[in-house]
Order: sequence, then structure tokens, then C-alpha cells
Amino acid sequence: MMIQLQDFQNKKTQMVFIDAFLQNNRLDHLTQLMGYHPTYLENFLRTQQYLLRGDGPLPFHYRHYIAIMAASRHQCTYLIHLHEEEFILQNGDPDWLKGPSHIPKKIRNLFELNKLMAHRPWLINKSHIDKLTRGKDNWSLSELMQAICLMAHFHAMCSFVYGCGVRNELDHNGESLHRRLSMSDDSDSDTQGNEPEVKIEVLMERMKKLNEDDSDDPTEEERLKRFESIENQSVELISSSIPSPRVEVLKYCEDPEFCYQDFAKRDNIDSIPTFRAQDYNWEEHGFSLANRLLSDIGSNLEDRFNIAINLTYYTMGKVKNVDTSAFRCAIWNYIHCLYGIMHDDFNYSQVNQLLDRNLKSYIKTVTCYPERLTKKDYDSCMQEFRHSEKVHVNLMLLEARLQGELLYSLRAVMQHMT
Ligand SMILES: CC(C)C[C@H](N)C(=O)O
Repeated sequence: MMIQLQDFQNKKTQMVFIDAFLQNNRLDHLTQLMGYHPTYLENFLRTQQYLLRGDGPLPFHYRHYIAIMAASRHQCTYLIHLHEEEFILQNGDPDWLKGPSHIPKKIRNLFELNKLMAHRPWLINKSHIDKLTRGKDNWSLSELMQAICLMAHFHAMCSFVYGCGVRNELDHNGESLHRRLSMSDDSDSDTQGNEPEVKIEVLMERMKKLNEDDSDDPTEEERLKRFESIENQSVELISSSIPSPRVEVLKYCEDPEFCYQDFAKRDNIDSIPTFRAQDYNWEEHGFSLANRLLSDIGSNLEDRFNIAINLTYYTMGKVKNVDTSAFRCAIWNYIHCLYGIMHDDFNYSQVNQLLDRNLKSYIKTVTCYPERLTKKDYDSCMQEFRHSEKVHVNLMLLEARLQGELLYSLRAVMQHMT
């Protein structure tokens, strides 16, 4: 039975790889890694194809330029190179690749939103959307929706690329992303103390207990307190190796030093409250707004989110038949917590029971400043997990981050429209 399932997976992966090759004229390393999870990959490729090559108001070369801009926020030369190539294939003006002074003002106007979405999406408000949609060189709302989806998609892709240590394509010269990742003796990178990792056996016991025990029904106030305590603790998880931006990246962004700031330590703390998912969430709000402004994009993304949230093989390392939902849920919600997004139906004390410090630190680095990740960080967490499971965690990370960015951006678009 197991072998049959494996066979089926392999066949499916092969079919999806053929599609990917036809779409991109190559089978890139990123797609190969996602191939561990063919059901997800299939949907991922469909959305990406739709965003980059499907119906939509933006000219094709614009779309690739926006992908480049988005990747530049995390210095992700892997994605930058891929889309520089595509940009030229779509008859983009090679001068655009020389620097911001060569691009239309309309695209330059997007730099600010790109920056905020990538690093501190909670700062986005109605005024940013008002500004972009007004006057000369303005963006129509559906153009803007497409640009927002592209930016969020590619920011999140940067997390995946670094989080899994995707290697540069063979035909891409230049410094490899992997170089930094493979510096195992990187004394600069901090491993967050030497706390031992929580063993899978222990994790399973904790998950079992959580599943059995539903007596914990905290008040609203208590829920918020637990959320804030997790948020505050995350401030202590720092990653100290900060790579300096490279020239090939600097030409695609402004204010390159701007980066993630802990939500708990945000500027304007009084005017920016915790984002309550009960007031604005993807299912009830984001989804329909996205679909309204750019048909089908909401549904496409919805499929991806659902697969990423529900994907399970009921395994954990070598153990089989495990209900891993509590663990997966803790990961998803922790990522949103880093962006100040609180889900009222989740008990945040589960985060510390299920995610140890190394794992939280890894999740924070990959979500917030993936360019700082080192091979050591990658190796020091989830040590008993299979490689495909680490990729699985990264898929959730990609999607949760994407959704977080979209929630803030779409809420601002909605405020602009009302
Ligand atoms: C991230 C992993 C621990 C997920 C697990 N392998 C599952 O099938 O649910």
C-alpha cells in the first residue's frame, strides 16, 4: 500500500515537472524542491502562471520587473536573475535593468509599498493606496491588485528560497546564495543558545495531550495576554549576521537598509493595534476583494492556502500515523504573530509547547529577514525531521507570510474603496 502511494506520488511529481518545464522553459531548483509535495506544487504553479502569464491588466514585462523589485528587498539574486531573463524575453527595455532612473515613474511609485509590504506591512494604510491611484501615472485598482499579489508572492518566495537553501541555477553566474548558507563555521550567526531540541517523541506526547484536553477555555483578555506574551518573547530571537546589500540588488530598490522591526517594538505603538483576524480575514474579506479586482486570483490563492494549511502525510520523522495538526497550526499562527496578526480561535500557549526556541528562531529569520539565514540555522532545527518535512514547513511559511502581507494590503485597499 505504502509502495503504491509512493509510486503514485512519483508519477504525479513527474507529470507536474513536465508542466513546470513547459511553463518556464526549465525545471528550476525551486520547482524540484517543491516536487516533494506535488499536490501543492501543482497549485503553486497554476497561480504563478496566472500571475505572470495569464489574463490581467499589467503588461508582461511589468510583471517580471515587479518580481525583481520584490526579490530585491531580500537581496534574492536567485529570483532576480530568473526574472531579469524573463523580463528581456518579454521584450522589456534592457535599460530598466540599469537602475531606478531608467524606469517609468509609475513603477517607481510602487517602491514604497513594496518596501512596507516586505518588512513592516502593518504600516500600510489607506493613504498609500490613495496616493498610488491618483493623478498622473496612477494605478488602476485592478492593476494595483495584480502588483500587490505579485509582490507578496515574490517576497514569500524569497523566504522559501533561503529557507530551503535553493542553489543558483547552473547557467546563472555570480555569487551563489548558497555561499553564505554553507558557511558552517559562521561564528557571526547566532544559534540562540544551546537549548536542546525537543525530541519528536516528546512533541508527540504534547500534541496528544493537547488534543485530549479541551478544558482550557481562556477569556478574551487572557487570550490577548497569551498572544502578546508570545509576541514579546519573539523579540529576543535575533539573528546577528546582516549581509550588506550587493550592487546588483541595490539598483532595484530604495532605502535598502529598511528591514523588519519586531511588531512588539513597532513605532506608533498606540496607533497601530494588533490585527484581529476576526475583524479582517482572508475567507470572509480578502478573498472576495481579490477576486473582485482581479478575477480568479482570490480563488487561486485560496486553493494554495488551503493546501498549505491542510497538507499532511500523518508522519513525523520516522513515526507514522500521527495527527500533526496542532504542530502545523502552531507554525502557521506563530508566523502571523510575528506580523501582529492574532487569531482568536487559537490558544497561543501552544506555541511554546510545540515549537522550541531553535525552531521559532528559524521561523522568525526565514519569515522576516531570510537573507540572514545560515546553513547552521537550517541544520540546528528539526533535526529528526526528513528533508521533505523541512520543505513542508517552508511551504507553510511561504503561504502564511503571503497571506499576512495580503491581509494588511487588502485591508488598506478596502479602506480606500469605502
Ligand atoms: C511539517 C511536518 C512535521 C508535517 C508532517 N510530516 C505531516 O505529515 O503532517
